[in-house]
Amino acid sequence: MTQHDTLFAKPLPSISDFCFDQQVVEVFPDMINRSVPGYSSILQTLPQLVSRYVQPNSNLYDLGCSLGAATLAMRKGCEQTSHCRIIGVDNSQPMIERARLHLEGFKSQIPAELHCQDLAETDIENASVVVLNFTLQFIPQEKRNDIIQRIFDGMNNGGALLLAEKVRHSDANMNDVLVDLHHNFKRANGYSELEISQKRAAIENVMKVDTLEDHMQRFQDAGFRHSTVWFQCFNFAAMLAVK
Ligand SMILES: C[S@@+](CC[C@H](N)C(=O)[O-])C[C@H]1O[C@@H](n2cnc3c(N)ncnc32)[C@H](O)[C@@H]1O
Ligand SMILES: O=C(O)C(=O)C[C@]1(C(=O)O)C=C[C@@H](O)C=C1
Repeated sequence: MTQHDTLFAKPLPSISDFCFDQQVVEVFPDMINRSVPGYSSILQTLPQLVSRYVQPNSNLYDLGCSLGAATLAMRKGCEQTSHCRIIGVDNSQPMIERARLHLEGFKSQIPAELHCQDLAETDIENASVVVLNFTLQFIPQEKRNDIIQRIFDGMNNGGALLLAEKVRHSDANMNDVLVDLHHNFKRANGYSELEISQKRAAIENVMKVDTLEDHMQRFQDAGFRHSTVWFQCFNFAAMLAVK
């Protein structure tokens, strides 16, 4: 059973930068479901998109896999494809340890390996599908172009990158509307004003968000032939780029 997220419920004497430590692992499924509008819709749709782009004898990567929710959804999407392998990567040791226990609970013919590693150092090769589900936003902005380029270089022609992110609207006025809608979503899910403001302070230095235009430009610069936003709820968007 996942615990209820109360990490920011009491006034904290000082707010440290948010990180994916043991405390976060314990509440993670509850935290992400109550914080990210559309998270469950994105996971529900992943198998369809994966089955459309997966290639036989190829690798599928889940970069920043946390507890493996997207890994499991990807596995559903490649059940009919021969000789695929899923590689989940996360640089948080407590996340990977819990993900291993979590994945052991699900039987499948598709091998899934988990590695505790910085995704910037992960070799991407023979990839048909690469998923970055709410992970690129935690990578320093100056490193993002190189990461997307390395993913593109390791992908097979016809392969797909599935990127979901919190985004910033380029029009500040419209951005305020989307941020307010997101905060109302958090309130409706039981987060207090204190929890919302302390969480915002904890993520502001470590989670810098790009605009959709930044993401689309980055895909184009890397060489992707096609790209689109396939889902958006407030300031959270899921994108698809095809090589
Ligand atoms: C919001 S969570 C991802 C959620 C997950 N993909 C899902 O769908 O449930 C972000 C994850 O990225 C991981 N992460 C952040 N920076 C990373 C890096 N440089 N290399 C690998 N993993 C990273 C964090 O440890 C965290 O588990
Ligand atoms: O933007 C926020 O308020 C969030 O809490 C977002 C967010 C995310 O997008 O990953 C940040 C950290 C947690 O992993 C869960 C949700």
